[in-house]
Amino acid sequence: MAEDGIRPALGALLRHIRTALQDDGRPDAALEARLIVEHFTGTTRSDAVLDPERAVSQDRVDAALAALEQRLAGEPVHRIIGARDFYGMRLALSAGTLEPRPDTEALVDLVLPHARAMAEQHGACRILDMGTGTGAIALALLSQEARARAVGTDISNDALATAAANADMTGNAGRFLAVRSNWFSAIDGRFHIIVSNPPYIASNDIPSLEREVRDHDPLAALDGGSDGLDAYRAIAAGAARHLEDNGIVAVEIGYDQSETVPAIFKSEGFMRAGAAHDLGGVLRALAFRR
Ligand SMILES: C[S@@+](CC[C@H](N)C(=O)[O-])C[C@H]1O[C@@H](n2cnc3c(N)ncnc32)[C@H](O)[C@@H]1O
Repeated sequence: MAEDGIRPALGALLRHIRTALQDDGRPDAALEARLIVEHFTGTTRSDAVLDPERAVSQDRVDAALAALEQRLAGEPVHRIIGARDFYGMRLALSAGTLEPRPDTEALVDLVLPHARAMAEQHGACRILDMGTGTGAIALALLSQEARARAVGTDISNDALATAAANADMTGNAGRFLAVRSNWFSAIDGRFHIIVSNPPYIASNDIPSLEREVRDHDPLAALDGGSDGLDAYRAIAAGAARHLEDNGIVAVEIGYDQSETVPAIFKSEGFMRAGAAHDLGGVLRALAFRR
């Protein structure tokens, strides 16, 4: 028995953590318990199913229980384990990166057919991912289209270092370049695809965000200025100068931006070229071309 009475076996540890999270009213208790236990014991889901009696060393039990305490104190589970899955890849997080969200996979789904078509037509596809964070969008596209190459930009050096590490970890380092740039300030040349999930929360709305977002995702990843639209204006204003003929620019949008964002791109001479909804049925991603 461990000091606190938990049997040091995989199944017992998992049950203990799941029950504690359930008792605390966490709706995703089972999933979160699994993520914590797998991370801190170095096991997989099938280990827990097929070998629940597998012994777990005391230091690993202690690490998992410490993570449970952090979770009960309100820290998001992916911040605790320092990683989040996106488009089938496991990506490292750091203080300067947003946690990539499943909703953003809709933007990847929207852009991927264009990336494949460009690669088919030109033998290559150059992608610019603006505000790359963990590198999630660019790396997802690179993982799906072997002829694509991507530049990922960010204003945060910490995010760029994490994106570069993720490119390495996912086997895409040779096709991914991390560049510090304030939107287009350090960008030369033209791309077949410009893609971005920019900060799009209005500054005044930040204090009313859920605590787990407000206190753990970096402000630079959230704050879109007084009306939440500053980044779209910057991206729409510079995109034409950096797009190849027939190129597209595609962006994630907030739930209430389905009219304002197209109006910004229209004012810069773009027309709508595609849209995608997230898992909740909300219009989440828009593509434009000239
Ligand atoms: C909503 S996060 C998206 C991160 C990542 N692309 C994703 O989808 O998970 C927005 C990103 O834009 C970056 N950013 C904020 N202001 C910027 C600017 N002026 N120029 C470039 N990137 C910026 C933030 O640091 C952050 O990484």
